[in-house]
Order: sequence, then C-alpha cells, then structure tokens
Amino acid sequence: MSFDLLISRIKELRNPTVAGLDPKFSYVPEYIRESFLAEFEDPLYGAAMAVLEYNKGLIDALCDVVPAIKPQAAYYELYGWAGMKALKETIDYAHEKGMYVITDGKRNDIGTTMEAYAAAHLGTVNIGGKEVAPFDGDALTVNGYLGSDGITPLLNICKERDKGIFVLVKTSNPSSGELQDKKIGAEAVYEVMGQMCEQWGAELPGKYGYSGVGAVVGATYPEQLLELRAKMPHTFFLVPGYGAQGGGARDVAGGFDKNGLGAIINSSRGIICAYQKEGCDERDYAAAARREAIRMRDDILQYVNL
Ligand SMILES: O=C(O)c1cc(=O)[nH]c(=O)n1[C@@H]1O[C@H](COP(=O)(O)O)[C@@H](O)[C@H]1O
Repeated sequence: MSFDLLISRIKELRNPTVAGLDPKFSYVPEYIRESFLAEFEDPLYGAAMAVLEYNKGLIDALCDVVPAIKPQAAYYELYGWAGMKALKETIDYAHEKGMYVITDGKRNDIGTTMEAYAAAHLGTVNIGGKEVAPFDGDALTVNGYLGSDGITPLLNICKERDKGIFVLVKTSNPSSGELQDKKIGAEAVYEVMGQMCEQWGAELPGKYGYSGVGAVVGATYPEQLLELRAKMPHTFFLVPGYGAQGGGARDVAGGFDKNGLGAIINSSRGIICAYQKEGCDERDYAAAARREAIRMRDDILQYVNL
C-alpha cells in the first residue's frame, strides 16, 4: 500500500527514471504504421495496434534498464475503444516484463464517480459475483483539486490492492503558476496541496518512509522541487519535464533525499523519439530508446547517491 514495489525496482536497477509511453502516431516508425494500417480495415484499430507494436518494442528494449513505464491515457483514448485495448495490452505486457506501470490519466471527479475511475484503473469491478481488474495499473496520476472526496476512494483501493497515486502538486507546464503559485495566506496553493498529500499519505505508510500518495512536481521548477522535498518528507515525487521540456539532471537533483530515493524522473518524447533525434534507421527505434534511457540514467546518477 505504498510505493515500496516501485522503490525496490528502482534500487534493483539503480535507475530512478520512468519511460513515458506517449505514442503520438507520427512517432511510430513508418514501417510499423504502414503494415498495421494495411492489415486492418478500421483505421482506428490499425493505428491502435501499430501503437501497441511500437510500445512492445520499446518495453522489450527498456525492461532490464528502466524500472517503470508511464503510458499517458490521452494517446490511447485518441483511438477510441481500440486505443483502450492497446492501453490494457501495453500495461499487461509491461507487467510480464517486470515493469511497474504508472497510468497517467490525471483523473478527478466527485466521490462516487471517482470510485469508478479508481476501480477502473487500480481496482476491480464486480461482474456477476466475479471481481475483475479492468486496467490494473500500479499507480495513477490524479488531480486533487476537488479535495478529499476525489482522493478517499483511491486510498481505499490503494490499501486493499497495494497501489499508489501521484497527485498533481506543482506541474511542469509554463502556466502552472497562474493558479498553483497563488498565495493562500503565507503559502502557495501548491504547498497547501503538498500538505494535503502528506495527510492523505499517512494512511498508506511504506517501508522506505514514503507513503502510497505521491506528488507530481515538474523538473522545470527546480527551486520548488527542492523546497517541496524538504516540506514533504513522506511523499514520493513523479518528476516530469526532463528532456523535451528543458529540465536537466541538475534541475531534478533537488527531488531526491540523502539515500538517492524520493523521486522518479519521467522522459517521454526524449526516450520514445530518440531514433528521430539520432537520425538513425527507424528500424532501430527501440535500440535508440535504450541508448537514451541509459544516457538519461547516467546523467541523473551524477547527482544522485543511489
Ligand atoms: O502527470 C504527468 O505525468 C505530467 C505532469 C506535469 O506536470 N507535466 C507533464 O509533462 N506530465 C506528463 O509527462 C509527460 C512529459 O512528456 P515529455 O515532455 O515528452 O517528456 C507527458 O505525458 C505529460 O502529460
């Protein structure tokens, strides 16, 4: 009921990073796109299956180096029901290969509806007396700005099924300060949300000192990352914004504790589009992703005592 599983895998591979699987169709190598679109009459189905093939190649190349993947749900919803099938099969395939899965859904709603999101992504649904897990990710990104009603249903499921959540605290995007930096008394909105994460997490303690309620803090705000690390000692951070959004290894260093734990750094385009950046043969896309994942790991480990 915490991030113990994720942290164990990070320690085992000595790699505090996660590969974001945000498979925009133009990132999928042309030879895969063409073959799947030719095979299936329904373009949405063909596209979704091409994405799945691309993801499997990436997972095969990354699974012994990178502890986790973070599929971003938007890129699967894009292909309708077939995209949902691709998301589920991506999650299952990553699990088969020993990877931890953070479903990036940024879900939020009022209590009863949030229960449905929680059951869909982390829990089970009872159908005719049988408990079935629809997506079965290990963790889910969520928006906590609806307050406790939107978080409590997740805590129950995290407790029962050993899952975790990452709550948006200080996001990486340029306009995140429009609301998140506003002051409530002496504190910024993101600090208040950070304290709420610490409180929610008290119900889900973990053996490394980090609870099952994590926080999203962007690599593009290194000062806030450092500040929040000190103020949120029991909250594990998911740190997006490395690479394509301009964040570097020095920027993310403040997210870690003295044991080299406390954060996992995400790169999506940087890893999955590495072959385009390298300008190598598109058939080497998975090997290029692996090279970039290793480079990223070594880059970050310069600043992290893991
Ligand atoms: O929750 C997230 O993962 C997230 C939060 C945030 O503040 N900023 C952010 O970029 N993300 C996600 O992290 C990924 C970043 O992708 P790249 O910029 O390509 O590495 C995307 O899937 C974003 O949706």
